[in-house]
Amino acid sequence: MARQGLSRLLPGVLGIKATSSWSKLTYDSTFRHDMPAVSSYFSTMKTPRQVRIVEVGVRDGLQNEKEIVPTDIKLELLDRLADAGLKSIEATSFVSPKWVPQMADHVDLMKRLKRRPGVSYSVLVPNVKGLELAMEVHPEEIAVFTAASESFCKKNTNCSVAESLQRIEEIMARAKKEKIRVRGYVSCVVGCPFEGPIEPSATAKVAAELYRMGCYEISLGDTIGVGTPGSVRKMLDQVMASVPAEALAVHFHDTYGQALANIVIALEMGINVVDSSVAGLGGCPYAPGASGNAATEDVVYMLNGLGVESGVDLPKLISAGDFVCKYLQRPSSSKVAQAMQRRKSSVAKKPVDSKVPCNA
Ligand SMILES: CC(C)(COP(=O)([O-])OP(=O)([O-])OC[C@H]1O[C@@H](n2cnc3c(N)ncnc32)[C@H](O)[C@@H]1OP(=O)([O-])[O-])[C@@H](O)C(=O)NCCC(=O)NCCSC(=O)C[C@@](C)(O)CC(=O)[O-]
Repeated sequence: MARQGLSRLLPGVLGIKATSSWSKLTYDSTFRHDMPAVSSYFSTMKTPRQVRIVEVGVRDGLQNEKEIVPTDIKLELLDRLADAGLKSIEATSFVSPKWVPQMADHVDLMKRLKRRPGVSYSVLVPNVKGLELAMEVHPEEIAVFTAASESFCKKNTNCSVAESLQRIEEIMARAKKEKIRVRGYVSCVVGCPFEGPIEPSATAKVAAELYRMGCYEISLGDTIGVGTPGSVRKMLDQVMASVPAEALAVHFHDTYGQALANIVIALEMGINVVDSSVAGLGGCPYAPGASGNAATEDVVYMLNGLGVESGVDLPKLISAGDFVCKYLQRPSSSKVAQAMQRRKSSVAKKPVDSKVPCNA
């Protein structure tokens, strides 16, 4: 039933081509399904051999910076990320500039962005007002957001979960008319900074609602990065009882260093879309103590090691991360970028002993 519902919605409303197999879900040719099979860790499981990475660093990352990052830097970073092969990039948000001034340049940024063919640039939208403002810059995709926790929802959007779902219903109706694809986020899927652990059933209920409303994909956010493979598996088990894996993505912050392990669990359970943030930028201004997302560099390195195709060029991605870290004047949170940097420095210092036992 659920699949029939989605397949009815996909072609017209969301601009997505449904293929004969759900594991080959594709849209706008951004998601490659013609990759040669690779020998992979997952080859005996139902897990994908390709993963689509949704790069959220420019929005989720830079929204959290104390100093407002200039539009020119954001544009250069967006260009470098696309150049590294990322096909899904969240560019900004159309939230209230009083709440998140870091994203107040949204119209200018989207107007000046050199959109590359085959790359989907999405924008975050909290209400119909945000959608109307966003429509001025013709986004092909928007993302709506709510939470599994009442307290977080209130702090983040000044309304209850039920009210936020009502707002989303209004956005969906408008987006459907305008033929804009809608992605949905659920925050605090395993834990909340104000309420503590969140019941998997609470997350499953909200995710099912977003799916029923027609979100083509629901991204499950561990906003404060408290999840572990144990709690994430339990949560996913419940969510997947009402939303198919093909309509799910995971969005893990790395506060407790569990993000990569949690991503592996999601992959094993058949989810093939992973959100991450270049250089591990980020946090949420309304989630005290949350650190950045899983670093995209670390995710790509891990996927390469697993034999899972992401289409991302790691050296170019690391260079994009270096670019923004240099601007921010702090080291990357990506372990892979740090290791590469150390390796580069040691090779530069000792050119004779440069046979580093590393496959990077
Ligand atoms: C939802 C609201 C707007 C409610 O905020 P509110 O103050 O309750 O809104 P309101 O409807 O009462 O309006 C108040 C004023 O804001 C204006 N307004 C109203 N809406 C907009 C808009 N869209 N754009 C621009 N202006 C807007 C509106 O016009 C009015 O202006 P005034 O009459 O005072 O001049 C506010 O709470 C808000 O913007 N919240 C967003 C907070 C945010 O961006 N958080 C971070 C993103 S979520 C996240 O990071 C989590 C995620 C997605 O990554 C997943 C995860 O990790 O969990």
